[in-house]
Amino acid sequence: MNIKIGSKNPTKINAVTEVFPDASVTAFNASSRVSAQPFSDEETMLGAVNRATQCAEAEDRAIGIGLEGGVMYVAEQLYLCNWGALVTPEGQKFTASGARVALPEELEARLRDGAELGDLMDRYAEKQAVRTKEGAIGIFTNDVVSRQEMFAHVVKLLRGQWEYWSEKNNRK
Ligand SMILES: O=P(O)(O)OP(=O)(O)OP(=O)(O)OC[C@H]1O[C@@H](n2cnc3c(O)ncnc32)[C@H](O)[C@@H]1O
Ligand SMILES: [Mg+2]
Repeated sequence: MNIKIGSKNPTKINAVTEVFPDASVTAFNASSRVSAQPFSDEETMLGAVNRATQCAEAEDRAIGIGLEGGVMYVAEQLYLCNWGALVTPEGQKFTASGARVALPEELEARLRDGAELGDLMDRYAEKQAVRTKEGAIGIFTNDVVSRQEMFAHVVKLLRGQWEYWSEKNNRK
């Protein structure tokens, strides 16, 4: 089975290989075609779908997967959110969202001014390349849940939905 993941971010690539250990996984720098910092569930999900669609269309018989991070409000509180999409070569689409954690007000103000969470996190946590390592979710959960683990859960939700659909339609 060939899978194309629409990002070169190692947390995303590793999440896919973890959940699809027998697949041949290649990484492709797909464009999310949304803002660098999505600001709603809708925009974040669209980024994941756009990446997955480009991957599914880029190569024959490859399953495309897109994973996207964003932020969104619940009432007055800004949260980190995550979305994933899996698109089959036939164009069947599955989506799922991942864990959310609240973001500090200090970061909210900077994000509203146009900064990207990935850039802010390095300064905030006094670390380097947080987005390719533990991620914001790792920082705010004291490393209890890493960005890879969070994305792996999203990929599991995608895999399960795809398998259920495939079995129902005898197309596996
Ligand atoms: O190369 P890509 O795949 O684009 O990887 P990315 O780290 O930029 O990830 P996203 O585009 O999916 O995330 C959108 C924005 O939110 C940031 N972000 C989202 N989740 C994050 C996390 O857990 N840790 C650090 N930054 C995160 C990210 O850096 C971007 O600014
Ligand atoms: Mg990005």
